[in-house]
Amino acid sequence: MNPQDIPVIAIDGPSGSGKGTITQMVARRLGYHLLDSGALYRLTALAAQRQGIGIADIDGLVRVAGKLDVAFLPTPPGEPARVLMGGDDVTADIRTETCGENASRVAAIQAVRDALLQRQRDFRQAPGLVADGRDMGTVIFPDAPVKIFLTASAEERAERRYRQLLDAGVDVSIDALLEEIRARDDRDMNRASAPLRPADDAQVIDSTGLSIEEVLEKVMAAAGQA
Ligand SMILES: Nc1ncnc2c1ncn2[C@@H]1O[C@H](COP(=O)(O)OP(=O)(O)O)[C@@H](O)[C@H]1O
Ligand SMILES: Nc1ccn([C@H]2C[C@H](O)[C@@H](COP(=O)(O)OP(=O)(O)O)O2)c(=O)n1
Repeated sequence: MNPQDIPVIAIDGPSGSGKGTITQMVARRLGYHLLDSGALYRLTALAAQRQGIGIADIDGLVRVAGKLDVAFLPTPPGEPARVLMGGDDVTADIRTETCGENASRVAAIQAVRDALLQRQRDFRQAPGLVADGRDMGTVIFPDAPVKIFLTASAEERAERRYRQLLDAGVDVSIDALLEEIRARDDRDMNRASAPLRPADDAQVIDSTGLSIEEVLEKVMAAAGQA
């Protein structure tokens, strides 16, 4: 099958809008593959940090991104995929707020994005792909037949993160989280390379005040799978 004939559902949006949760549920319902593109930027940031490569060392970062040795292992429904880097389980390490912040900085570098481009397109395999990120519909899969831009107010996204971190036993201030979310939105939306924005042909879904089930039904309907 030609890669262009394999359906892609692109789900883009800001941090905490529910992309990861919804992507997993849609992939499971349809029996599609899943691409968590943010994990690739998080892994690049983590590997660089572990190798002592700073944000100014663009050649070093590109080398790290090009050589990522990563495996995504399936987990029971509702649990995030297990992520192995060089055989080490880094599932928890890549989910910290610091790693998200570092990923956002690394992701602003065009040469790093270029180094990860083909690896992302290679996830397009039969019977289909649900892809979660910032530029799935605009840059990586511009021909995706279904593009969703999932958003929610910054306050609600901070509240969701707060609960998620509390559940994981991490005590944080909600005000600090809101500030971090705003700073990350600002960087992701205003960078020169592949800024976060809805594709012209994306369907925008605002999940503020909606339950996960309600959002899932809206996304399935938008994908023509209701
Ligand atoms: N519609 C929703 N209502 C309430 N909580 C939600 C909703 N969507 C997602 N969440 C919760 O918000 C947190 C962040 O969701 P996640 O899917 O990781 O977002 P993203 O991938 O966009 O950063 C998770 O704890 C998730 O369970
Ligand atoms: N396709 C993508 C995915 C993520 N990024 C960058 C920007 C984000 O702030 C970081 C982390 O992304 P990730 O989706 O894992 O973060 P959230 O779960 O939404 O908080 O990576 C990107 O530039 N392009």
